[in-house]
Amino acid sequence: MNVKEVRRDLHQIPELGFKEYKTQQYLLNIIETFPQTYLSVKTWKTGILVRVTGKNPQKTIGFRADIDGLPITEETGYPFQSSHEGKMHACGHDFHMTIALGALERLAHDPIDDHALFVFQPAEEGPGGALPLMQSQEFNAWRPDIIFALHIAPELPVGTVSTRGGLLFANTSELFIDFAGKGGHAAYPHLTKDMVVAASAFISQLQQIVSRRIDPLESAVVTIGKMEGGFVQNVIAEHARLEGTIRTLEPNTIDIVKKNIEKFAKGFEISYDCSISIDYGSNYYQVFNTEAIVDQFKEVVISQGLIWKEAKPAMTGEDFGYFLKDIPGFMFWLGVDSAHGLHHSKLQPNEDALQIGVKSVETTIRQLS
Ligand SMILES: CC(=O)N[C@@H](CCC[C@H](N)C(=O)O)C(=O)O
Repeated sequence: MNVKEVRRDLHQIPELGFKEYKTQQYLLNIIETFPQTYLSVKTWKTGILVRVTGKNPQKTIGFRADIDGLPITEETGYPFQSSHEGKMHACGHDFHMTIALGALERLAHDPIDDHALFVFQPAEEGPGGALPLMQSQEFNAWRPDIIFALHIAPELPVGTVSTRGGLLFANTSELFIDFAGKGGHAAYPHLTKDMVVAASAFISQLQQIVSRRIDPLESAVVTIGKMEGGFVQNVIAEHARLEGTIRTLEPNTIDIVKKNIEKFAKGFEISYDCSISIDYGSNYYQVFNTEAIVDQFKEVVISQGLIWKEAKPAMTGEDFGYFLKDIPGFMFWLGVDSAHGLHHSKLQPNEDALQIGVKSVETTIRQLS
């Protein structure tokens, strides 16, 4: 399998969570080209599970790759840029899938004693595929004893690998806030309740949660990434919507943030004479790495001549946290050296990291067996 070609093919067909139909078919087609003697393949929704039967299995080592793209319009200028308008692999899942395929191919040729399980998981960016997948019969029939995953790191040079024992990624919750009030003619503001004004004041108020309601020794983020309101320049809007995300390092802190948002909303309903509804969308549990397995992984990294960098916890979220809540394992960052970061329309990870990823994943599965 040519990893660059596969990555470029996948890069052109990004699909949103639970709609990864072409991606699933493409992955199945590639898997079919590998030696089939030790492989068993199952699909689950738009995801795929592949087990490589071990020679003398005592346990199962799992590797998970997420497969969905983001609703971002690509601006890389790549000749192989996304053919799906308004969608892009801007979080590196094209890399994650390719690396999983590369490691799977190697194990299909030369299996380990234990079973190896490759999980191609839909909907990491939302609404979250990990939790329902873990509850599925398909997953539980092949449930791994250890599981790991990687994420590309644009800010790290190629050849660098980074992680830590314990907390790596934050607890997250999506945030959707709808404002409804009386709209009307732009010339008669006193007869209306302007929802664009209410929503913008609410964004400013939200900034006080982290600065004034959360213990400074805890960490929290409240980001509004999208605001919508009104439909024409001379009409006062009767509806506005904010979309964002909440991140905290402590699972309980997220409840404090939510309670404060709800309190502010009650106050705003009175002062802006409107109604506000809040929806928390999907919530992800923190990514908490098993210390002892990270220590084993560090040895693998160093033995391959790669650079090890102890990571700091990050406010990124990952539904892989649900796997690690129940199954020992870890997640790591793989350096891909891009001037533009994750979720950026110009993200351009260096493809030299693909083979490094394949070798690291293959070697780690062999070492953990
Ligand atoms: C690694 C990464 O970038 N993950 C996403 C996960 C998003 C979860 C959810 N849609 C949310 O925004 O809370 C991230 O944005 O950290």
